[in-house]
Amino acid sequence: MNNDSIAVTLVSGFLGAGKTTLLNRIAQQPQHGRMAVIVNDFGELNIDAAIIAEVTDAVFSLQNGCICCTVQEDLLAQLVSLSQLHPRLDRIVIECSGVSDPQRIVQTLGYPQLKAHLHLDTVITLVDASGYSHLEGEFARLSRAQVACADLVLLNKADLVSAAELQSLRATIGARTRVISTVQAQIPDTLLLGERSPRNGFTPVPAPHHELFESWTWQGTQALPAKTLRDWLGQLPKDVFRLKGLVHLQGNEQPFWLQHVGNRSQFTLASGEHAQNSAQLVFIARRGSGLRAALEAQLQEMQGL
Ligand SMILES: Nc1nc2c(ncn2[C@@H]2O[C@H](COP(=O)(O)OP(=O)(O)OP(=O)(O)O)[C@@H](O)[C@H]2O)c(=O)[nH]1
Repeated sequence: MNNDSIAVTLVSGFLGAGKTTLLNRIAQQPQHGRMAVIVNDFGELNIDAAIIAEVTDAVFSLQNGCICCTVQEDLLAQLVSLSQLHPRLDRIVIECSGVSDPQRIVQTLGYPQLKAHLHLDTVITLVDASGYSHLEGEFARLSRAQVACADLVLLNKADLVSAAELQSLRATIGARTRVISTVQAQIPDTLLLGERSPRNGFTPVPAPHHELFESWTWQGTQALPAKTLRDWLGQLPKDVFRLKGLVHLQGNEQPFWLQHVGNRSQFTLASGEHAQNSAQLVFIARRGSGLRAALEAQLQEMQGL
């Protein structure tokens, strides 16, 4: 590795585990030097990039596909272009989408056209402590693969589970990796800058893993009634893994970022300019769930209330 080599941090973890929360934190810390952030969102709108753009300008977006398979070529091109910037970057942080297998991205970073310019510093995987053990089948397998690739695991959302549950999750994840419990992905800065531990022999999850998921965007044109929307969110089927985007709520000038994971929703005031009363919501659900038409009709109806 030469002295000019740019350090790369990979941030991985299942849908809604807290990756963007961590990225927001990192992006605001000047000690990481000249840094660029690459954000991959599986949906056709890159909500995460828009959120991170509220705290830093150096955000590059890869959307509408999975960074480890369908938009892998775009990642390669983006990394080549970032590695040629002057003055040189000190660090690139890549936020994988929640459906990605980070092991495939580790392989991409080893391509000859990148190897001379970049080196992998740390793979951080966030685990939603309240949701990890509820994942089943292929979804659980993908989530375990994300953990297996990590140098550092953040058992995030520790505020939502008991000490005993945290203990049991630690035991499940195993002793091989550093595991830290966090709330809102809050960790000491020094832990983000590590040396990658030697890793051998991982088998990436088979390529069509992104086909386990489907994503669609609903665009609204009117403000929604807050209470009805909250009640609706509280009853979403568990096949909806993730829902996020921008909404206007009746009686409020400014729009809100809506985040929904598991059975929890959060609204935070959005800054910047946004079209009046519009809504853009990205859904990520189990492929074949057949939920789209009914959920869209319900939102449509809610607009008229
Ligand atoms: N209660 C609780 N909520 C958290 C914590 N960390 C993050 N969240 C919330 O969880 C939701 C999802 O967080 P994000 O950071 O967007 O998750 P993500 O992994 O980037 O999501 P995707 O990119 O869609 O996979 C947001 O509403 C966060 O505010 C935590 O430690 N505790």
